[in-house]
Amino acid sequence: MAAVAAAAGTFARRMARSGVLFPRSSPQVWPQAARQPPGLLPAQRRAFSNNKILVELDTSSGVATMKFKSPPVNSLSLDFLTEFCISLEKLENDRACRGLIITSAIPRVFSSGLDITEMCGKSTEHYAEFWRAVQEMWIRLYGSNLVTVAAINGSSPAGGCLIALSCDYRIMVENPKYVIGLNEAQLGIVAPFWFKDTFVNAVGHRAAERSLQLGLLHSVPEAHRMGLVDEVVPEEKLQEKAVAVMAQWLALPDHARQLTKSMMRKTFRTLSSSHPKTPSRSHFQRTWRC
Ligand SMILES: CCCCC/C=C\CCCC/C=C/C(=O)SCCNC(=O)CCNC(=O)[C@H](O)C(C)(C)COP(=O)(O)OP(=O)(O)OC[C@H]1O[C@@H](n2cnc3c(N)ncnc32)[C@H](O)[C@@H]1OP(=O)(O)O
Repeated sequence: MAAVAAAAGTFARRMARSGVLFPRSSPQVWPQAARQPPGLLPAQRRAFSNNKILVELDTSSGVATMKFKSPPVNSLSLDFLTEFCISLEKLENDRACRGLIITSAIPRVFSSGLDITEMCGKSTEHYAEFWRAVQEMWIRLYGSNLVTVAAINGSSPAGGCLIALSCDYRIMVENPKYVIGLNEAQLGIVAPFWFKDTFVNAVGHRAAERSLQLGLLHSVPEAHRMGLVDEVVPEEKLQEKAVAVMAQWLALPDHARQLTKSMMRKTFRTLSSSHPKTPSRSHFQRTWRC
């Protein structure tokens, strides 16, 4: 328990060093239209970057694009998760931002999921901090007031699939090599209940039961048929489609859409208010044999 508390403190300090407020306890309501401070020339584009993620915000449309750029496979390491949360928080605090498109700058992979090297041979404190960061990523993204669109341009197993599932809309590139799903059971581990719930919310109970028990990674057409992704497009149409979908969602009044989203996703507050126990060191070691 002390280790969990220490990890929470460490993660909070990482976030605080970035200048980001942490944690935010209740959803914020943003103005309906992107606004510029009066008297300033509008800067059409703003960008910020770290060594894991690139973010570009088009202030005229209010749409930001977040590109994962962590070779080789955009695995979700503690550093990646921390940078993700910092970037998302920056966008949420930017009054010019209303929507977020998440995609990958790495060819053929959206995200390979949790970084397996973070779950081997580390201290109890590290596991606790890592797990806290995984939860925080999901809480922030699933509970975000922004319109979130996943533009999935590569394979997206396990934690990568969770990121896509946490968005409001998923568009995937049609490619016979790409797969998506929660394959934890294939790895001999159990997808946590909040992974499972997010999956069930997208595909329904029966499809989720089969897919999760078998740890299936679905082809793109199959993912589309079962509702795991909303739309499938050729690679060259992905950005155009993501922008079009975003425009459709942003055409609604923010407050109505945000409150509706918050109502639909209210269960996330259960986790948010009571971070579940971190998997123990021995559990990680048993699972990954390290
Ligand atoms: C109460 C319960 C307690 C349980 C406790 C345990 C765990 C709880 C966590 C449960 C939730 C877990 C969620 C996860 O996300 S687990 C991670 C699952 N991810 C995967 O299974 C993906 C594995 N990777 C792949 O399928 C492929 O790499 C690919 C993403 C499809 C890309 O294929 P390709 O382009 O062919 O690349 P390579 O396979 O050659 O890989 C390149 C290098 O990247 C390394 N790699 C791959 N995935 C990961 C990863 N997730 N973490 C870290 N590193 C990764 C791979 O080893 C290669 O490295 P190398 O070049 O040095 O060999």
